[in-house]
Amino acid sequence: MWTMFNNWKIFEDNLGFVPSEEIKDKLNEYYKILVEENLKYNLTRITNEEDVYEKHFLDSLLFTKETKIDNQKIIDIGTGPGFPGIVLKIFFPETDITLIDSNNKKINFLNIVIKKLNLKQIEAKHARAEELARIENEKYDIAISRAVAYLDVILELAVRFLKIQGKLILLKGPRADEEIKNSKNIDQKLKIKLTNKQSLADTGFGERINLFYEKEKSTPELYPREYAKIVKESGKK
Ligand SMILES: C[S@@+](CC[C@H](N)C(=O)[O-])C[C@H]1O[C@@H](n2cnc3c(N)ncnc32)[C@H](O)[C@@H]1O
Repeated sequence: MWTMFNNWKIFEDNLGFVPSEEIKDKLNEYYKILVEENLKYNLTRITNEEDVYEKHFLDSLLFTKETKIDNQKIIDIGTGPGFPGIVLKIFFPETDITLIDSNNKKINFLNIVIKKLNLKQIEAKHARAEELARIENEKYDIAISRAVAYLDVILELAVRFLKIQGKLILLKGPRADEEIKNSKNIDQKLKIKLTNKQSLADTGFGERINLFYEKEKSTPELYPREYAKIVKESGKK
């Protein structure tokens, strides 16, 4: 076996189950492709095996303790090298996943992963969220995003994709509370409500806060605005 990773206990401890052999094989293959293609596609600063499995793979899954994932239609906005979207697909093959990123290099890499891992019901699209959201209005049960933008920015980029009562899940770092305070009630304007906050203790790879929103009503026509406008108003990227 090319990879030496064997600390599967950390997955069991944090998720409550041991990944199957098929899941382990697919994660190992994903890690191999990530490391092999990293220089060419400029994917991640983290390449050490233990770190990738914990800081990228496991971190992409911790939110699933708070919400049941089965066959939902999910969009991962600003997926980069596939976090959390590819990892979710490996663990929950019944999902229907769309990965989007504005950087076409990432999309080329994701298509290699999808092909080599023989993943089904998953598509990688080169698109900007604020543009695609107008085309794919209210199409998704879940929109998810990790480390893409400041809270008020990502809320506006993501909300139109969701069906009414759809969930927006934001995988955030320790400053999520500060971002909520600074978001100037944009959630009310966007007709979306914070329903749950998952604070994860620092188990050696940084404190994480995952935010769960629910869409209450259709998105007002104004949103999302052009990216430059959103960022200008936010004052944050
Ligand atoms: C810091 S990376 C995070 C990647 C991945 N989600 C992760 O957790 O490692 C942010 C990604 O979001 C993408 N991105 C930024 N703004 C975007 C937008 N408006 N629409 C689509 N993708 C965007 C970037 O190209 C980049 O790949």
